[in-house]
Amino acid sequence: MAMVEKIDVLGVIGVGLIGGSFALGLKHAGKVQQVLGYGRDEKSIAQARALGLIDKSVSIAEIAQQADVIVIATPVKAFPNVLRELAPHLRAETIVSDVGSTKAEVIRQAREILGDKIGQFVPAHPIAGSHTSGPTAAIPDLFQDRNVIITPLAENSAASVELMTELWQCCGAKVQLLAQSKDHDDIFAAVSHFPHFLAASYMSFMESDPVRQQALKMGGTGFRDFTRIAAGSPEMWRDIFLSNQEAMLEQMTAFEKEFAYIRGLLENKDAEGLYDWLDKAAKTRKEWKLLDSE
Ligand SMILES: NC(=O)c1ccc[n+]([C@@H]2O[C@H](COP(=O)([O-])OP(=O)(O)OC[C@H]3O[C@@H](n4cnc5c(N)ncnc54)[C@H](O)[C@@H]3O)[C@@H](O)[C@H]2O)c1
Ligand SMILES: O=C(O)C(=O)CC1(C(=O)O)C=CC(O)C=C1
Repeated sequence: MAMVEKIDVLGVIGVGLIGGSFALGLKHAGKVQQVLGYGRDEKSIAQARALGLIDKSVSIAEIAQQADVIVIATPVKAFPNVLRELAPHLRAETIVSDVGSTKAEVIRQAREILGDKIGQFVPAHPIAGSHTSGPTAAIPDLFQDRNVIITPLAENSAASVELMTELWQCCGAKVQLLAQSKDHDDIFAAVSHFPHFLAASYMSFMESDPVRQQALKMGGTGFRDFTRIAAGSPEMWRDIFLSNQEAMLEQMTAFEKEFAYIRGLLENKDAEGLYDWLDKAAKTRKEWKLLDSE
């Protein structure tokens, strides 16, 4: 059970779906007194204020000076600039965390930029989200019964990792610690990043030809379910692919082999081989569970 008492000031940099939902989740749980927000675009940060995701819009320097806990929730390729702006103003007792979908590059860059303040950075990644984005998409229970992965650094104090764990638990999440950021990135290339690549590839393929464009109009629930994630933010996913390039390329190489194998089964009219392949896939999907919620 979460033990954390109220934190006075939370700073959210990039108040969209994930940053906004984290702020709302903590507000609903009564765990934060005030939320300061920073966004690059005035309209969106005004929306975040109007929706009650944040109490005040301020600069990154003001967040560094005033917040007890800071969460970076922009697309991952924007992290270095944010960290560079935070670093000179950061108080020694402040914890900086993030919600980025990749971890190895993020940690490498944070080490370079934060220097001897790296112990203040507790890397995290909630495994919950949506194909919607921006402040209007934020909801307080987005993380309820969902995993959050923390990849602690050797320099982190036990207390800082514990505090971030408890804050996520206050949002209803189940926190898991993963020691190696490379393991994190390999795992999420397989279960998140490469699946997104496949869904986006398919939608792009459908769009690229007039006959397939017509066919799109006839698609049903299967097509809807298979392609939902392709509607996600192009900016966010571009950054994820670039940041996890090596693991993505490994998935592509492995999948090319799988594709060639299945193609071979069909070309050879190998009914038994096709059945076995589909049977294995169906069993694996039926046994798969999204935490305890299915
Ligand atoms: N969407 C998901 O399903 C999901 C799930 C887990 C983690 N994440 C990670 O969370 C982060 C945010 O994703 P999201 O879905 O909330 O995206 P989002 O587009 O909903 O929110 C990002 C916000 O950051 C702002 N922003 C962008 N660049 C900025 C900059 N340079 N400075 C300040 N603000 C900036 C945008 O205006 C936007 O409000 C990403 O790093 C993503 O990888 C996303
Ligand atoms: O539900 C979705 O639409 C998501 O894409 C969420 C999702 C995922 O792939 O599961 C996307 C990116 C993340 O970093 C974590 C969660």
